[in-house]
Amino acid sequence: MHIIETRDLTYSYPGEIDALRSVNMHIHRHARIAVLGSNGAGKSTLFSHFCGILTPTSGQVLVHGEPVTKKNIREVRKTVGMVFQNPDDQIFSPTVEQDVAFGPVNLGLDEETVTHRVDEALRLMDAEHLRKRTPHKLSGGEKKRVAIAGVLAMEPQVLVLDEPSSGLDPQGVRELTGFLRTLPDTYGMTVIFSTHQVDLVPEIADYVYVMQDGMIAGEGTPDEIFLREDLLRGARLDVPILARLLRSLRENGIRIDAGSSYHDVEAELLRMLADRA
Ligand SMILES: Nc1ncnc2c1ncn2[C@@H]1O[C@H](COP(=O)(O)OP(=O)(O)OP(=O)(O)O)[C@@H](O)[C@H]1O
Repeated sequence: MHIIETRDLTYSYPGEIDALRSVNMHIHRHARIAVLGSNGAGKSTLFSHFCGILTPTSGQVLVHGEPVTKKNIREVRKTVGMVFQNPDDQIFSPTVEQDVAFGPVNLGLDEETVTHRVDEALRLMDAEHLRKRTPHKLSGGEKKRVAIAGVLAMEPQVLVLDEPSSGLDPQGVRELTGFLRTLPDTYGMTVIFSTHQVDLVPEIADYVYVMQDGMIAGEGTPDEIFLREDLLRGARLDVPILARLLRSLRENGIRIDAGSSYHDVEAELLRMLADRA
């Protein structure tokens, strides 16, 4: 069974704005999924359906094989945690630690468990030093860390992140990338994220959906997707720099049998150079 599935998911905002058109997705447990697409392609609208913020105009969203309905929405929101694109949409308590505690308290957890979850989430997001601060006075990147911590503290089975790297400094992006990559193995989570930073995709994702005009224009592994130039151009996406390098080497007769993540390519290049030396 898929942890999240959409069947012909279609959504129109008032004013006949067709944001999603017959979207079909099958997301396995423990997968790391990237959803790519240009501005307005429908990524945020799609994510809002995963946790029942929006209700389909037609079609279905299934979580653990069950269609999302008003009746099971509480369970669905326990299962699927959403980090919004704009942290101001989800941070509102007087202090950071109260904010991160908000979800676990709402889940009805006892005080000791809440404290433990808050400590752990702040530690994972390297935000312990911010715990007494006022959230709305934090920098953009600090707010982002706090927003992610708030969702982690609820320990959802699926973590959905809309543009998680926006606002983070380069070190913050590296830390987040490493962290998201390990979530399925370390915490048994499934990770779904959107990004405009295509270089991050091979580092985090094992499967990619490309959206265009509210539809799924293509899907596959990062290696498959980043070879499809027409698909990328149509969706106004860049090719990751490493995929470009691999293509150029291939066109010049040098085949590198590696995945498209930085570490795979680096290891294979070093091995080839060592063989030549
Ligand atoms: N609240 C809303 N009311 C009306 N139309 C909306 C609303 N939110 C989004 N839309 C429209 O729905 C379409 C999909 O928007 P969505 O925000 O899902 O795209 P996105 O892929 O997340 O874009 P971005 O990369 O800019 O975040 C766009 O045409 C957008 O203008």
